[in-house]
This record gives sequence, structure tokens and C-alpha cells, in this order.
Amino acid sequence: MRLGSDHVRVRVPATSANLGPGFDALGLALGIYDDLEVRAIARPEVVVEVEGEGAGEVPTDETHLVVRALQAAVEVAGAPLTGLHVRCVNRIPHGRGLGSSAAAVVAGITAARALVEDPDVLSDEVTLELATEFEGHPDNAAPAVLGGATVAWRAARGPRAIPLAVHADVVPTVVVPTHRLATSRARGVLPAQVPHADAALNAGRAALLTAALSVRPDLLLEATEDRLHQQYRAEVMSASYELVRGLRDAGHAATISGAGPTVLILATASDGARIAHDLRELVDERTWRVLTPGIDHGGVHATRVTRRGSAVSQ
Ligand SMILES: Nc1ncnc2c1ncn2[C@@H]1O[C@H](COP(=O)(O)OP(=O)(O)O)[C@@H](O)[C@H]1O
Ligand SMILES: N[C@@H](CCOP(=O)(O)O)C(=O)O
Repeated sequence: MRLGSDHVRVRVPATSANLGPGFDALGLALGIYDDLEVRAIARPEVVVEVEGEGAGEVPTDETHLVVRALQAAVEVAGAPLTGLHVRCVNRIPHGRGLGSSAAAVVAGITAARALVEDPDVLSDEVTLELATEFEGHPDNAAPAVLGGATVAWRAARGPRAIPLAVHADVVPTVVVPTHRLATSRARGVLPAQVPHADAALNAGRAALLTAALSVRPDLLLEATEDRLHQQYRAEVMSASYELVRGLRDAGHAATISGAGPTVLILATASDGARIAHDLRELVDERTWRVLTPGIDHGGVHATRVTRRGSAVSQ
């Protein structure tokens, strides 16, 4: 296969995974975005420019996560690629449980999809499959690809995901700490086994959560109860865990976002603004940021840039 374009732009959302009981399965796309501009160049070199989150920290050569995912996808498509120039404007904080690594991987694959002649070779399913290989779990990649809320699972034929309707009244708030925690570390403290009663509770709550999110937001507090991962992770994110407990005791549907340490609160619109206001009063603004990003409904989006400067959506 040949390249169909040599210049594309990609916008990819942040994601909050788990949503409490839906460990490695449920996720929600948030209105915080990384923007990328990718050019396939004739010189055999890789140049990466990064502005915003991760600038001066992530590599700027072929080991950059976006480049690795893009190259893997181009290889799947069987298209030739000599060199790359990638410019990233990053707004998704790294290592906070807001799916920055999944966003980088999904953006790279989606850039490849827009660059190659036949984008169908890199369908949503192939994108999810490839992204899950990079990530190790599909729950961030699924909403990053599809937007909105998703249920993702691993089938014998590979990872799969379906969208989940979200009630128009559901409003996410995220409380983002300044400190980071690698997802690998937060996965490393999880036990190999959990009590059967806890597993049973989580199965019930995850099922309830799909209903609460879509038709019964009044049940979000009960539906976001979890005993599978958050209490085990408390030792590596004590302040976040305490904040979740305090918010839940006050009646709010708070959870650790992804592998943490960000805290996610799912509220109804009437409560959302008040919760964000109260949190801004409560937390130390030197160490926490309170954001109400809204839900992203479109998922990752790419445009081909033509020589005349006009763009064609992918
Ligand atoms: N936009 C990006 N560009 C390059 N690398 C990235 C990007 N986003 C994340 N990463 C890599 O992934 C790491 C964070 O991944 P992870 O620990 O899974 O946390 P998160 O919850 O933010 O996904 C970063 O430290 C960086 O190495
Ligand atoms: N299910 C995963 C989700 C990790 O999300 P991230 O945003 O922290 O990368 C987990 O809980 O480990």
C-alpha cells in the first residue's frame, strides 16, 4: 500500500478509566485534548517537537510513543514510510490517570490511518487491537477512539468495545494533583486474588453503573462503589484515596481516575458546578487543579491537510 497523504492533523481526548468498579473495562472520554501535526518526509529522520505537557521530558526521536504507535500501524497497513516530522501540543497531564499514554498511542495509530491510502485497513477495531497491545488494557483506548463512555473487553478474537449511552445530565469533574504516578506502579500494588464477596460486589456495581450512567444518574454514588483496586492502591496515593472517601461520605460519586492519582467525580449538572466550586475552596491549589472538562463525544479525529491547505476529515 502507498501513502494517501503526507500531512495530517490529529486531535485526541483524555480518558478516565475504571469509573470505580469497571476495572480495565469502563472508560469515559473527557474534553481535554492533545493536538498533533504529522508530516511524512523524504529524509530518513524522525523529528518530534513537543509543546505543553511532557515537553523536555518525553523523547523526541523514534522512541517517542506517538512515533512508535504510528510506525507500528503503518507496518500493519504495509505502507512505506521514510521519515517523520511530528509536532505535539499536549494538554493531557502525564502520569495522572487521565489516559495520556493511551491518547498518544491512539493518536499515532490514527495519524497512520489518515496517512495511508486506504484508511479502512486501520479500522476502529484494528486501532483498538494495536492500542491494547501497547497499553496492556483496552479501557482507555476504547473511549479515546470512540468518544463518550465505553465498555471494552477482551474476546478470543481480540479486544472489543461498544459505546455506552451517557445521560445528558452527567457532568464529570476531575481533581488533578501536581504529582505523578506511573500506571505500571499503580498496577504493581494490586493483589493476585481478591475475596469472592468483593468480586461479586464489583460485578454487580459495574452492571449497575452502565444503567446509572445512561438512565439513572441518581444511582451513581452506589454504582461507583469498588472493592477491586482502589483500596489496594491507597498506599501509593493516600491523599487521593482520602479525598475519594471524603467525597463519597458526603454523598458524591467520587472514584480514582484510571490508575490515579487524579480523582473523578460524576455528578448531575445541578450538583456539578457546586461540587467544583466547593472543591476549589477545599483543596490546596498549589497541589491540586479542579477541572470540569465536559465529556468528549467524538473520540479521536484526524484531518488530511491538502497542498491547498484545506482539510478532509477521516
Ligand atoms: N503525549 C505523549 N507523548 C509521548 N509520551 C507520552 C505521552 N503521553 C504519555 N506518554 C508516556 O506515557 C507515560 C505516562 O503513562 P502512564 O503511566 O500510563 O500514565 P497516564 O495515566 O497518564 O496514561 C509518560 O510518562 C510518557 O512516558
Ligand atoms: N484500568 C487501568 C487504567 C489505567 O488508566 P491510566 O489513565 O492511569 O493509564 C488501571 O486501573 O490500571
